[in-house]
Amino acid sequence: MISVRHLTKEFKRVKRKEGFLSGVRNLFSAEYTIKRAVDDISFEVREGEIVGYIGPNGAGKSTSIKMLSGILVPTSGHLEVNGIVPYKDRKANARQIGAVFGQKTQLWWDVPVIESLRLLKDIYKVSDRQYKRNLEIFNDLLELDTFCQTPVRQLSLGQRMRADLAAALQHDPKILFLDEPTIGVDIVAKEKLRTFIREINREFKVTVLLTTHDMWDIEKLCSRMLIIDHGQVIYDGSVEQIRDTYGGSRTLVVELEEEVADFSVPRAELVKSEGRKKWFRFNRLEASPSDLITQIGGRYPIVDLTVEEPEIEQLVRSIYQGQGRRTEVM
Ligand SMILES: Nc1ncnc2c1ncn2[C@@H]1O[C@H](COP(=O)(O)OP(=O)(O)OP(=O)(O)O)[C@@H](O)[C@H]1O
Repeated sequence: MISVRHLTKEFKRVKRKEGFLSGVRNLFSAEYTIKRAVDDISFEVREGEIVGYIGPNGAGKSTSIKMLSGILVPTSGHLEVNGIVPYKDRKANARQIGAVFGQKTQLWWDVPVIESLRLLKDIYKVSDRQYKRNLEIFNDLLELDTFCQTPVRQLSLGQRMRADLAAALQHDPKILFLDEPTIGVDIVAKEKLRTFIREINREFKVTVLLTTHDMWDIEKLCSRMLIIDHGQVIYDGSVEQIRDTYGGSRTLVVELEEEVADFSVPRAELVKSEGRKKWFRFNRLEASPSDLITQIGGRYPIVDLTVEEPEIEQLVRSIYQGQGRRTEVM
């Protein structure tokens, strides 16, 4: 469905000269620096896969998604999306892809959601039948009917993401690019969004490339993960394998009702303590969160308990530190 071969994108930036009249001097003899945002990456995505496309800030994720969407032209290399070269045939590509950018909406801010959907229906030339059928699916799975008459600016973030997903999917794209679709959304709304993404992938075989900083999104949705850093693919493989090799530790955060002297959690190491709040690291292969919660819940008065996954940045650091083992997981 997606084929990327030795893809590279360079940006040319004017080197700022220092001092008085620097702007004028730049006009006559500008010097440039080259930023290689994507540096010779290759990967394939098969039809029906949900692939996590992750990496630290500035790794090159958005730049590659923009090339796959046809917004940017590559400096070199080859890419195809379902047989189409995106930058050569932007219109045909737009008809087969959908995109949701968590940080910004493609909906009209001041009009009710349903009006935005009607406008997009016309733009994408969606037939009345297809529009009606999809609206029923969105009402059913996203509960769109509960807020479709509300202007976008009045929606909660979770509702806005659901509306954006509906907008991205109403022309039945084969591929969906999701860039931080759960960012800033509360835990219940996140779960709804994930259920919907799983459902459209299973029911309609939509291929998904998902960019996220939330490791739970990856855990719950993806079987495969591509990690990029400094424009290069540093890992391409199963989520399970990387979790077992590098992401074995999780953090249990406990907030106690009152201070307890010598508070400890079996099979977990205390890594941070701030008054009644404690952070314990444990190995997910040696202890399960539910075991730990049952054990301490019965012994101590607890106000709050959460389990944190390792952060992407930490995962990337671990990959570099374990370069010797990298070949085992690639
Ligand atoms: N139009 C541009 N001109 C110059 N440099 C750019 C441009 N777009 C991106 N870059 C640079 O290319 C690199 C990769 O950026 P990109 O936005 O693709 O990263 P990202 O992985 O999506 O990061 P984030 O998670 O922060 O969105 C960064 O160093 C960025 O500053």
